[in-house]
Amino acid sequence: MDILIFGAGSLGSLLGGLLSRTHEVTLVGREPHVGEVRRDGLRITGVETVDVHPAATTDGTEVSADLAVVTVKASDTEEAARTLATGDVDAVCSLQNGMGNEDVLAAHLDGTVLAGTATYGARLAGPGHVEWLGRGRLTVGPWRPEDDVETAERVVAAFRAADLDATVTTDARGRLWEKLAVNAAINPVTALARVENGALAPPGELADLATAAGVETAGVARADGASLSDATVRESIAEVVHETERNRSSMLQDVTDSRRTEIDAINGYVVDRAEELEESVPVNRTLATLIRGWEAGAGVE
Ligand SMILES: NC(=O)C1=CN([C@@H]2O[C@H](COP(=O)(O)OP(=O)(O)OC[C@H]3O[C@@H](n4cnc5c(N)ncnc54)[C@H](OP(=O)(O)O)[C@@H]3O)[C@@H](O)[C@H]2O)C=CC1
Ligand SMILES: CC(C)(CO)C(=O)C(=O)O
Repeated sequence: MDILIFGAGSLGSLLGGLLSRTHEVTLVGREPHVGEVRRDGLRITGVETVDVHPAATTDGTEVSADLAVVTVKASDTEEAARTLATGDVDAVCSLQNGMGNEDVLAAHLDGTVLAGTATYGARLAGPGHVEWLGRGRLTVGPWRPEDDVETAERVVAAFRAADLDATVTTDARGRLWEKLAVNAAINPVTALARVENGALAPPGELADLATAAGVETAGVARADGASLSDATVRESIAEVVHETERNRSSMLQDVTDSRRTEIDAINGYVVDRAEELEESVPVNRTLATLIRGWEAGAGVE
């Protein structure tokens, strides 16, 4: 399969690098990472050490591919969609966190839109070098009624051929809500407390706070029509905390590096949707306010 990874930072470089063992992969990213990958290849260290040589470019315009995997931060999705629309991709699959990305992609692109979730852990350690922090799992499913499940099946088969742990879902919206609950729980709490995911293992006050945010999110998901129980969310949070105990969450990485976070697409989305559905989400509101307060104080764009 011809695969374009749009947003070759931490997650995109890891997955693109692993996929390039089996498929034709082009990374779309920034300098100096792209130049280093072109010169000396991409080095993955951590869970496994892998040296690969995918194609890499900073220019994502007018490209064609069987599949574009979108791994930019949520605030960059609109620009990614506009750029991809100048080319010719048969299908696009977001593996981003947060809600709203698939609708932005669908608004700009003609091909099949797939919604994905990823619990792989990755950190761009330097140009040409990504650290693989946690093995994780991918789920992929059609987003709208007109997006076919066969395309999701082909994509998952391609991921599996490259030894990635991937499954097809026919309930992509439900999986996104479940992942949103996990991120609403883990990301702001680890970012505010400056701790690795493992610090949220129960028992403990951080675990209780994170679980409260996740359970609130499950309530909003149900009001939105998703079938997501509190018990499922509690289990998912505990499982992800355990499986990624040495991870620094993506929001903690953003705060540490003084970058804008994805709070608007995660807890901010929960608060907005809760307002529309007349649900009460005080924990998500407080976490969103604190992270936004940090963003404003730190002057991040
Ligand atoms: N890292 C992780 O372990 C995990 C991340 N995720 C999710 O995956 C998504 C990506 O996260 P992560 O990999 O950490 O983020 P990164 O910021 O590391 O990677 C995104 C990369 O895309 C680049 N980019 C953005 N717009 C463009 C563009 N138009 N052209 C070329 N490059 C572009 C960014 O450059 P620049 O910064 O210069 O704009 C950055 O290098 C997020 O939604 C995150 O929540 C999900 C699970 C785990
Ligand atoms: C699964 C988790 C919490 C892994 O750290 C993640 O998605 C993130 O960091 O954004």
